[in-house]
Amino acid sequence: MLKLLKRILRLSGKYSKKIKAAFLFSFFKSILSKMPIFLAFLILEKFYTESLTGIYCLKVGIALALIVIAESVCQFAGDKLQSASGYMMFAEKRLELGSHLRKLPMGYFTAGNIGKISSVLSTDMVFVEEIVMSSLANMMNYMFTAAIMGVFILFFDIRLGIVAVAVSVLAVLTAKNMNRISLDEAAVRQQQSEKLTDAVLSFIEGIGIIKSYNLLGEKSEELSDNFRRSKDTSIKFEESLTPWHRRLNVLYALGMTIIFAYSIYLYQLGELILPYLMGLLLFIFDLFGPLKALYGEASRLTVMNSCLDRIEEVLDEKELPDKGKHHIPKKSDNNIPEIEFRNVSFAYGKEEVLRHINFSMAPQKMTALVGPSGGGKSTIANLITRFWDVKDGQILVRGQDIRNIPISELMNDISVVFQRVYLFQDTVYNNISMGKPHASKEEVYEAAKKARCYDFIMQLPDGFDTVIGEGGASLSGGEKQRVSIARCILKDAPVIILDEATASVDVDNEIYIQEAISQLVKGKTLLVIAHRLNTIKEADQILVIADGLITQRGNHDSLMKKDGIYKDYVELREKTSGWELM
Ligand SMILES: Nc1ncnc2c1ncn2[C@@H]1O[C@H](COP(=O)(O)OP(=O)(O)OP(=O)(O)O)[C@@H](O)[C@H]1O
Repeated sequence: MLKLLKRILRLSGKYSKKIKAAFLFSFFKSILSKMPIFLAFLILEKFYTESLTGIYCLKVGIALALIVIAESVCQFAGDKLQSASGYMMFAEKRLELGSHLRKLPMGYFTAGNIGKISSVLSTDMVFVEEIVMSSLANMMNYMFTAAIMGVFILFFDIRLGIVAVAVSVLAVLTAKNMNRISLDEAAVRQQQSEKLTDAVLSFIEGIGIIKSYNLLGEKSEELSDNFRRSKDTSIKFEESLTPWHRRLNVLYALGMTIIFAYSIYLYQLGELILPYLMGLLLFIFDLFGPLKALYGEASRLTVMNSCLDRIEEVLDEKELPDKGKHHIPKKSDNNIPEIEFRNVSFAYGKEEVLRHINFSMAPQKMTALVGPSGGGKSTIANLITRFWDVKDGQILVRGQDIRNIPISELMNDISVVFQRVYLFQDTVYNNISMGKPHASKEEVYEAAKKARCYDFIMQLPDGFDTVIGEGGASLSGGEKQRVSIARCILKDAPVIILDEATASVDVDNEIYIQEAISQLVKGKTLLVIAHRLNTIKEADQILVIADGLITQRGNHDSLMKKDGIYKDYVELREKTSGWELM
């Protein structure tokens, strides 16, 4: 328990002083809460020696009133300090976690960690926050009260005190075992809660597919299985504590009985006078109460411990280094490529997916990446934006290694148009203006016009102020795509990475999207993961990526003159789509 308190204090950082002050108030409150018993004992003693006077009673009465007032002041100050610092501390922890997540490589988010992140940010954080606010104050109170009662009883009679201390030590040892065992169950319980979050997220995300493939029954059953497992792990966790609570209760009852019987025995021997015995009887039934309450909270403590483990696990995840102090030169002189790959190799895990990649992109020219699925095209694009870092070699933007540039500056220079568009649950206006947060209204409208979305936006119920549903659910696929292009046009970054859509949209939308894209890429350096033959044909440079290597390079005409993947690919495409290159 002390270890856990230390852990909380370490976690609380600059708020640890406030939390320690709250503990101090809790300590005073514990002393004050037991003072009425002590006053009762004084009255009993006077009564027994027949020296009780009205003035004495009045003094005790005033002392009692002062104690009650002081106790509530301590309670108030302790609670205030504790809860204020608890909320502040967790507000900051959330921000810290948010800023940490921002700096993690994309790999972390694609490796099945979404459930973990969601449950750490929601369930775990909330649980610890509540425990820090309420239970911790209670537990400190119980701990101090138990110690104070031990001292009181030692003061009454050393022999009785020794029995009380022996029972308390046995209780602490028993509780230690209980915590060790329940800690494992708590970890299992929290892991299951993470799996449940994962299952719920994937169910909601895939609801369209689930319905269209008629998998509602099967997938609901999987989800129900997860709910059942969560219920089972929670019950198992509680059950792991029950036998230990029973042992502790027997121990307390035994301790109380021994002290009770022993004090009567001492009274009969004449070694304990009546007021002492009466004081003791007042006391005995409450003697192990604080310890009992303290270990009653043990289950929450163990859950809290495993929540802290998981929060720290996410915080310990290695960030992408962002210590670059260099800047991207404003304008590229014509001899320096806008983007250059120098002998780049990369592996997601152990297996290399890119090997010795060398190419450069001249300013305002178009480079198309083509090749078989899984060849490494998206990986090349993802390395430029530092979603991951290269294992070997260098990527340079206008002659600067991207690892030496602050990530925010790099991202200002690059716009990415993903195949899968994500719009935020916000107004259309805000979804576009996030490309340039201080843009004027005119600039936003102009970008929307260029992206061919102005007209359909004006037809929405509240025009630009229409709130789009979560993930942009209230717009069609093509409309969402055009809004995202408007966002990029507004951003006006010199380098554009475009992952061309493989799935075709309807003809009207296709035309609009192409018009929007041609506006976007005007005068830009463009890297496109190309699927459309027209795009490929227009490229200044085509790189054929297969098996992590650049197997062919050139422009369309030069590549069509050679046998190889490119020629086969184009001919196959022409055959299957019936398109002709103009
Ligand atoms: N996040 C990831 N973690 C592990 N391996 C990955 C990850 N992303 C891609 N890969 C693997 O890296 C290789 C290259 O994938 P990449 O997506 O770059 O290919 P691609 O040419 O873009 O394919 P496609 O045209 O199908 O999108 C593949 O073997 C793929 O399985």
